[in-house]
Amino acid sequence: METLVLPAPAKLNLFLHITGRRADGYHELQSVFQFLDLHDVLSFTRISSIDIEFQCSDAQLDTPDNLVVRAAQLLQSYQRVAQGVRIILDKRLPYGGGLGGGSSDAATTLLALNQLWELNLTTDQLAELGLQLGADVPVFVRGHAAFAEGVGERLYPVQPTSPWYLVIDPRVHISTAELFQHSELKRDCVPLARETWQQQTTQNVFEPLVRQLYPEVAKALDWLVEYAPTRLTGTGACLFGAFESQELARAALARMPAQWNGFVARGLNESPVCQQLRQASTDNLTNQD
Ligand SMILES: C[C@](O)(CO)[C@H](O)COP(=O)(O)OP(=O)(O)OC[C@H]1O[C@@H](n2ccc(N)nc2=O)[C@H](O)[C@@H]1O
Ligand SMILES: Nc1ncnc2c1ncn2[C@@H]1O[C@H](COP(=O)(O)OP(=O)(O)OP(=O)(O)O)[C@@H](O)[C@H]1O
Repeated sequence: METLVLPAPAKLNLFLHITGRRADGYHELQSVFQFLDLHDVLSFTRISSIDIEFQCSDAQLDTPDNLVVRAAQLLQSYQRVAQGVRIILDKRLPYGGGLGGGSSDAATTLLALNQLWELNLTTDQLAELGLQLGADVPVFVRGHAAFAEGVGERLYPVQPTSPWYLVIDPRVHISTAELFQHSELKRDCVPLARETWQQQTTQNVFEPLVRQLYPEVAKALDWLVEYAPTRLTGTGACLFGAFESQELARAALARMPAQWNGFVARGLNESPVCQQLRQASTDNLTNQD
């Protein structure tokens, strides 16, 4: 029985600016995405029926509307695929906190099924399909750290430094939709040139609002900034500090107040899922020789 086992990494928004608003109410963003070496794990097994069977280690996400199931259904109907799959999601990433885990699971599903079902769709086609599932899906499909524009669909590969991060999940739920609608949200950032942006002169425009509305997140930001340059990722509530070494990040984690959840992870400019798929196809070619 053929089974593919693949990771789905988390992402950070190294900064997040809003440069305008589209007619449909969606916001034009500028951001830089970088991956983390922390990931969910998905396994994909071909089955004899055309069903999409799904199982998740987290009972709350073990539902038919999981992004993984929606990604598989989308691909199945787009290509009129007469094959099925059993997918098992080992959920390790905190969700709903700006780490993009759901989008990453969806992207890994598109990439995996393209291979398992032998569909031969291009990366551009998969990224376009992924955008229907969420704004953050295309960057995970493409697999390079990227400067993003539009709602996150115009992506340009970049090579930011890869520090060690201490990521804190303050265990607070934040509504992305509510923040995007807030009257005090800064929506007039001057567009940055992607060739010359510098982390120091950027911000996450949601941070002042999140500080005001969610005091626990403000507390975590104030705590972490004593150790390292600190930012919110996405619309929060997760935040990250950039450290020069794993040891320094771990030392800060050891002092972190117990009410928060924290982890240390390395920034990655290549997604491990794309690396693994490339490796698998090279192995296949070698085996055919
Ligand atoms: C903030 C980011 O995480 C940055 O990476 C993403 O842009 C958010 O993307 P996402 O989680 O897929 O967000 P969605 O679930 O699509 O959006 C939730 C809601 O936020 C608002 N929204 C979202 C993205 C965007 N560029 N403009 C918006 O105005 C919309 O009202 C939308 O209904
Ligand atoms: N496979 C999945 N993993 C996580 N969440 C999922 C998944 N499928 C559906 N969801 C739903 O999507 C919501 C957002 O999850 P996700 O982890 O993608 O958001 P996030 O970390 O806030 O990322 P973003 O930066 O895209 O806002 C969850 O609260 C959950 O209800």
